Amino acid sequence: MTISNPDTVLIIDFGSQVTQLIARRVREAGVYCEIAPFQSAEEAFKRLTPKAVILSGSPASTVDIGSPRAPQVIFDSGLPVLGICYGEQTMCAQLGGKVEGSDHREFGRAFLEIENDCPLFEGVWAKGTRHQVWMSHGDRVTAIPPGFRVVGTSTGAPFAAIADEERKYYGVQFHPEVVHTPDGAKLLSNFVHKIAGLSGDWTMAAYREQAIEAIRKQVGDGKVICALSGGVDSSVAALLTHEAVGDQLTCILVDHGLMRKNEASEVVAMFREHYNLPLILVDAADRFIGALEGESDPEKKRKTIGRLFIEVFEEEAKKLGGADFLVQGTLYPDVIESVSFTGGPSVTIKSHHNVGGLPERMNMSLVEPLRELFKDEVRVLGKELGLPGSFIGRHPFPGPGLAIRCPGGVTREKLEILRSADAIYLDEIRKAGLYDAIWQAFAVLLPVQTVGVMGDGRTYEFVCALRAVTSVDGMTADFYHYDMEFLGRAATRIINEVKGINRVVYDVTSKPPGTIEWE
Ligand SMILES: Nc1ncnc2c1ncn2[C@@H]1O[C@H](COP(=O)(O)OP(=O)(O)OP(=O)(O)O)[C@@H](O)[C@H]1O
Ligand SMILES: O=c1[nH]c(=O)c2[nH+]cn([C@@H]3O[C@H](COP(=O)(O)O)[C@@H](O)[C@H]3O)c2[nH]1
Ligand SMILES: NC(=O)CC[C@H](N)C(=O)O
Ligand SMILES: [Mg+2]
Repeated sequence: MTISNPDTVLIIDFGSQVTQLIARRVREAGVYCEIAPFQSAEEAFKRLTPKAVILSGSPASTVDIGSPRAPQVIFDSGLPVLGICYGEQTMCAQLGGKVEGSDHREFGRAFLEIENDCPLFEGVWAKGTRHQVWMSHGDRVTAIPPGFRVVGTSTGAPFAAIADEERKYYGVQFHPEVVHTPDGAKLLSNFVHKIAGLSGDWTMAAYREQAIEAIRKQVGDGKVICALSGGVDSSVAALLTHEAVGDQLTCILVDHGLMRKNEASEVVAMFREHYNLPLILVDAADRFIGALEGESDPEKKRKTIGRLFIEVFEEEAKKLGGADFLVQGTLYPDVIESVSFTGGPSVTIKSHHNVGGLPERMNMSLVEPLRELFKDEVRVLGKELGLPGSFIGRHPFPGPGLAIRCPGGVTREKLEILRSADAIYLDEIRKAGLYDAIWQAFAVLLPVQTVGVMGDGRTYEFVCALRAVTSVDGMTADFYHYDMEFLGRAATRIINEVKGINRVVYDVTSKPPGTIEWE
């Protein structure tokens, strides 16, 4: 699906962990952008006809044979180009400069000396001043290509910022996209507005219109089903599609037996109350749990769930007389964590069921109108569409559901124990008025039994781990700092009320190094 936009910035991804933040900053500056992996950058360039290009960082080294490059068409196009870190390095390597490995590596906080005024710094940094930036590199540029001049230096990088104002090419060794470069967002804004001359009038309202247009174009008069979980992503995807193609759309909610307590019926009730959309509830619990029993490898569990989801969607489509398209609420973080770019080891962390977990062959084409967005952006779009607050504010819930919160094998009995503990935990969170302060909270049932004493008798039961995180976009997260009173209260209730759990622990791992879910 392509969102056509007159003022688009193309971000070429070489596998940096923070590429998505470049996209955020550009959109925050009111300019639409899309990220394309370097392997398909040329195709994306032709498809999007962008007005400016940004080259991301990378774990690769330009010094290595076979390391990725920006397609030549970018430099032939005459468009403004900003290279960030590896992006600067490859730009220099490609245009006649030189990059070398260095023993003065810079990771984290560094200081940039402004050697010359330049449009990138306009209104932000003046010549002769010094500013904090964030670096993460080992290689460095040792000679700049003809036409460039140096505009900023740091201890480890003599060419920490370079500019060829004639051709509108800029390169920075530091990362303007991260918050640890406090003025970084302003530099990116200068690039898209002052240098590339883009208007900055892009908003979520515009996105809504463009997405609806793009769905209409993709779907034509085909029949569409939407995988609806009741989460904010799929709800927004369903509403957009409904606005686009009306009654060509049927929504399907799969109760895979891995939902939270009463969730399936609540979602159906909530949707029927607010919307006049055909919604089918499929009971597939036996099928999912049957296939998962005895499987304890997290990736295999995820792939099994992905496969079954599609099988169910295909069967339901058949019952409806066939469907050509499947709408999913896939977001950018689902994509980035599931995809591994060869050449730039942006590695597979986990296969999100709706991306890496999908079977190779599927009868329907995917419609994923939110594939470029982050959760907080989807919430803004949801508001734009008039989605009730009760949907917008819901904590995310992963498609594979409780299965990935039961590390090891899944059984009906374990799921039941976990479901009860999770419901109590969330109830306590709501009662304490903490639901909206927390980004996501849930219980995990560990495959470990411990000894306890209850009512003077010995118990030997499971351990329940509680998780709660704060986050903006799910890409990074910190554990939520509860007061101990709260944790004690929740733990006591869980142990007293749920048979099968005799111990509760709290997970204090941030992301990274952990992930939010346990599998
Ligand atoms: N039980 C389900 N039935 C039908 N589709 C589902 C189900 N669970 C997940 N999906 C599909 O998988 C997609 C990804 O799930 P994910 O949990 O990331 O998003 P969500 O449920 O829409 O939102 P949230 O992240 O807020 O829970 C959903 O957008 C939806 O299309
Ligand atoms: O729909 C989904 N399908 C999946 O397979 C999946 N795995 C993780 N998540 C959710 O994504 C966010 C980040 O999770 P992690 O830090 O565990 O990767 C968190 O909000 C997770 O709940 C998933 N959502
Ligand atoms: N963050 C980056 O883009 C790093 C580029 C390259 N890998 C280096 O170490 O210099
Ligand atoms: Mg969900």
